[in-house]
Amino acid sequence: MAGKAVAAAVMVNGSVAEKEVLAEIGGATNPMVTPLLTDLYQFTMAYAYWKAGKHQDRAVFDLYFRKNPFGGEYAVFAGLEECIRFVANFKLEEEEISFLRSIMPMCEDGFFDYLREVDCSNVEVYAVPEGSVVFPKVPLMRVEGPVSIVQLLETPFVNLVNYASLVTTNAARHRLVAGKSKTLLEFGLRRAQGPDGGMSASKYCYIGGFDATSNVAAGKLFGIPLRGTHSHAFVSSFMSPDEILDRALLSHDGSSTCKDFVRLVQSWLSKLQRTGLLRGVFGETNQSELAAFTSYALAFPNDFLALVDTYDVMKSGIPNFCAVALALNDLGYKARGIRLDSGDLAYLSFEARNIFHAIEKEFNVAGFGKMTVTASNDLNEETLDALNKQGHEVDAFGIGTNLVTCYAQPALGCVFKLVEINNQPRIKLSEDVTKVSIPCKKRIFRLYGREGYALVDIMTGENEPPPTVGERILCRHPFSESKRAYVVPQHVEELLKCYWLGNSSKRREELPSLEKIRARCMQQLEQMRPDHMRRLNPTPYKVSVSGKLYDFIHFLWLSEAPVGELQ
Ligand SMILES: Nc1ncnc2c1ncn2[C@@H]1O[C@H](COP(=O)(O)OP(=O)(O)OP(=O)(O)O)[C@@H](O)[C@H]1O
Ligand SMILES: O=P(O)(O)OC[C@H]1O[C@H](OP(=O)(O)OP(=O)(O)O)[C@H](O)[C@@H]1O
Ligand SMILES: O=C(O)c1cccnc1
Ligand SMILES: [Mg+2]
Repeated sequence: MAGKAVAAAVMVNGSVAEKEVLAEIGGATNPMVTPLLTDLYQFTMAYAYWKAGKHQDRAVFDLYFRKNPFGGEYAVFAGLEECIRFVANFKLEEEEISFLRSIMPMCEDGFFDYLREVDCSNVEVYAVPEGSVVFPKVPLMRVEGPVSIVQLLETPFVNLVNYASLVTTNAARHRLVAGKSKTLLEFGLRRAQGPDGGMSASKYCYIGGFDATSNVAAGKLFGIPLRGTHSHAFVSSFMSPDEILDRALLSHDGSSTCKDFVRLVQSWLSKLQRTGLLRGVFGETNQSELAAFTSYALAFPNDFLALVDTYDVMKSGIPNFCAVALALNDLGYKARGIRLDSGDLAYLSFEARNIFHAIEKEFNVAGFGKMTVTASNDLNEETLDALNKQGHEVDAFGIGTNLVTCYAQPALGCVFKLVEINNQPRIKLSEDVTKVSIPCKKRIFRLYGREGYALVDIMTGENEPPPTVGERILCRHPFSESKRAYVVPQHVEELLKCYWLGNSSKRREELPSLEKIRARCMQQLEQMRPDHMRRLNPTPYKVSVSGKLYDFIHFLWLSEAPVGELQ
């Protein structure tokens, strides 16, 4: 297989300087990702290319999206690693070829012999680093190689990038609204679009800035931190404290054993009901809930966290939680906190915090006021924003449905367009100017200004001199003649880097770890000017082409567009 044990000799000044062994590229994360995971027309076109003797023509395709998602002015690019795993292992199995033969009986045998030899050893993939902030029209990936093979990559590449980038962007947007100090937990597995949707959501939400997932398989496969609380079912499954048979709890330091933890909890509950500050606040609480919390604490004395809204947050959940937490405190344990899953999350978080502070003061329990408040229940960007505006005391948000299904926008709309064949630039015209493709094999640069923020992305022809620091360069809107600006960059970043070179010996980028991709995403979000990132009426980021490329696009446009005739 093309991708196995790629050992590349690095060429320095034309001579082989050292032998560098790049890490082996594993197979696709999802075994369903095979060369057949493509649209039928990719194979029928491959046959027609082959029949025309064009299949080896050298093609260049750009993968890009046309419009920013979620009403914003940016997206985050993700899915690259899976694309590279796919090309590195691209090979049709004999049984796949038999299947193709059965569905395409009109094709000559020679075509299937050709398919048997096909791999990506002659393909090159250039891409923006995964986790980068990206903008419409700018190629996220440039794929070069024999036209019939690169065409076969279209559907899987677009599939692997679309949802990955969309959900990473969604996660990044939630992170930006929540702020850096909050813990974000991805709770979406049950609501995700199938198992791949669930696994991908966990991976890409982590890249987009979530701290942890509840998805155990994602924790195992990707090493993402796992977090969780308990459900209402756990609380309502208990009927009374009498159900708890093993009531003993060893103290935190192991020096003593509390023989009846249930009684200790109950004595704390009565104390809370009688105590000055809290008198009148706490009355009778639900005893089955108390039993559930007590049992949970007996199972996890170091990690006690309770879902407090099964019966009544203020009248039952919070006092029951506090009684258990104070009993744990007597034995040297520190409870973690509560989860709120219904009601007015701002109000309830304030009320809970006030009670925790009051208890800290009343019983002199250091740290009780800082107990973690986790909130969940149909959260999304809007509710996080509303909570911020109202003020709240939530430390962690658990978010599922709206995050992983990308409820606010279900698809990103990436496309894969031919921009050059056999060194001849190609263009796709459309009545809709946003759908006209930008021809040529291009280089992409991000130009940074004096304040360190990115100012503009510029696409140039491959052989144009690159923009240089301190030198004025004209940046033109690709289609709007009057929109142009001179930019003097303080820093220039070339965006497209080589991630797959087939069997060429030139250097390619190592695939970064998940942690590095996540760090890249966080750092990129910080490098953007805040007005591009705000939720309401964000400023569009400028995407431009060089003067030379502008002229060429319009020359090709005119030469390809038929002239109409009026009668
Ligand atoms: N302070 C708040 N400001 C804005 N939205 C909030 C606030 N608190 C909660 N929400 C959101 O309001 C919605 C409330 O949902 P819903 O009307 O289903 O009530 P609920 O609290 O879930 O009721 P139930 O007790 O039936 O579960 C959720 O989407 C939640 O995220
Ligand atoms: O962002 P979300 O989609 O709300 O995901 C998280 C929710 O999932 C769980 O309950 P579930 O929704 O299964 O049941 P519930 O609504 O009755 O709590 C949990 O209690 C959260 O509320
Ligand atoms: O651990 C949790 O609290 C959790 C996990 C998944 C969905 N809702 C909540
Ligand atoms: Mg729910």
